Amino acid sequence: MLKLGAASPFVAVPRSRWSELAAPTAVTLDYDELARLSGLGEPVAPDEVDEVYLPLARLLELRIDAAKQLSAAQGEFLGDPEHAVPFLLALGGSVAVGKSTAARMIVRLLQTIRPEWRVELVTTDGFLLPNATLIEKGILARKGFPESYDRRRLLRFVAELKSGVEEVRAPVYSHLIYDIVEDESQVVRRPDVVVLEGVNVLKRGSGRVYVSDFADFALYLDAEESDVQRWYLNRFLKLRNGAFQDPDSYFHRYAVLSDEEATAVAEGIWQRTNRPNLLENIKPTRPRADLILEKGGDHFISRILLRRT
Ligand SMILES: Nc1ncnc2c1ncn2[C@@H]1O[C@H](COP(=O)(O)OP(=O)(O)O)[C@@H](O)[C@H]1O
Ligand SMILES: CC(C)(COP(=O)(O)O)[C@@H](O)C(=O)NCCC(=O)O
Repeated sequence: MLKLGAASPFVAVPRSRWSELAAPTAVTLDYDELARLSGLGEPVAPDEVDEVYLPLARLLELRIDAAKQLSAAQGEFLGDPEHAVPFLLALGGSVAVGKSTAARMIVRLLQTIRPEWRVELVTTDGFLLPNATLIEKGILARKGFPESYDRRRLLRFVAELKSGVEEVRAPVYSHLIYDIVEDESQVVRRPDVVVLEGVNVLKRGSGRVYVSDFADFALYLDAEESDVQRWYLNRFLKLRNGAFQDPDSYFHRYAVLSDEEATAVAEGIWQRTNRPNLLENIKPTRPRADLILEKGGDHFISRILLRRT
C-alpha cells in the first residue's frame, strides 16, 4: 500500500475544498435520473453530484481541453492539424464498487457541461472471452480475472481508438445471458472522450504494452472490502427479484431461492471469484491511478487523492 508522506505524488484534497471546485454551471438531475444512473441501488445522492461529481467533471474538462490543445499543437508541428485522437479515461476498481454508476455519472455531466463533445462509455466486459471458450479453458469461475479477457482484442480496440480512426467497434456482453452477445457490437464514432470502465483497466501486463499505457487519466474507485461485498450481495438479491426472473437469464435457477439461499450463493461467488480478483489483480493497480476516490459504507466519497501534475 502506498504510504502518503511528504514525498507522495498524491495530494489529499479535503472533500470540503473539493466541493468548492465545481464549474459555475450547476447541473440539476431529477430523482428518476439519479435512480437510473445508479442502476439497482439507491439513487445517487444529490449532494454527491454537487460536491464530488461536478468538481470531478470540471477537472476532467480542464484536462481534456489541455489534451486537445497539446494534440492540436503537435498536429500543427507535423502539418496534420486535423488528426485528433480521443481522450481516454480509464475507470477501475472492484466488482460492485460502483464503477458503472460513476462512469454513467461522469458521461452525463461531461455531456451537459460540454454538449459539443461526443462522450462514449465502453465497458471492458464486452472483451470477456465467450463462455464456451472459458469452459474449454476451465476458467469459467475466473470471469473478471485478466486471463478471462481477450486482452489482445481489447488492446487493439484502445490502440485503434488512440490512432484517431473514424470508427471503432467493441463487442458486447450481456449480464442477463452471462455471455458475449454474438453479432452485436458497440460502434464508437469519432469520440472526443471515451470512458473505459472495467475491473482491470489499470493493470499492466508483464513487460508488454497494455490498455493502461493508452489512458490519459486513470481513476480508481475504492472502498472497504466489507462494504463492497455487501453492495455485491444486495445487487445480487435485487437481480434475483428482477432480471433473474426472466427465463432467458443465466441465473434464472436462482430466482426461486430464499433470501438466505441466494445470499449463500452470492457469498460463494464473492469468496471464490470476486474477492481473490480484487486482492490479486485489482487492488494492486490503485497506486497507478491519477485520482483515487474512496467511498464510505453509504457510497459517499470520503477521501479524494489526486496525483500531482
Ligand atoms: N453513488 C452511489 N449511490 C448509491 N448507490 C450506488 C452508488 N454507486 C453504486 N451504487 C450501487 O452499488 C451497486 C454496485 O454499483 P455498480 O455501479 O453496479 O458497480 P460496478 O459497476 O463497479 O460493478 C449497485 O447496486 C449500485 O446501484
Ligand atoms: C463482468 C465482470 C467480470 C466485470 O466486467 P468489467 O469490469 O470488465 O466490465 C463482473 O461483473 C462479473 O460478472 N463477474 C463474474 C462473477 C460474478 O458473477 O460476480
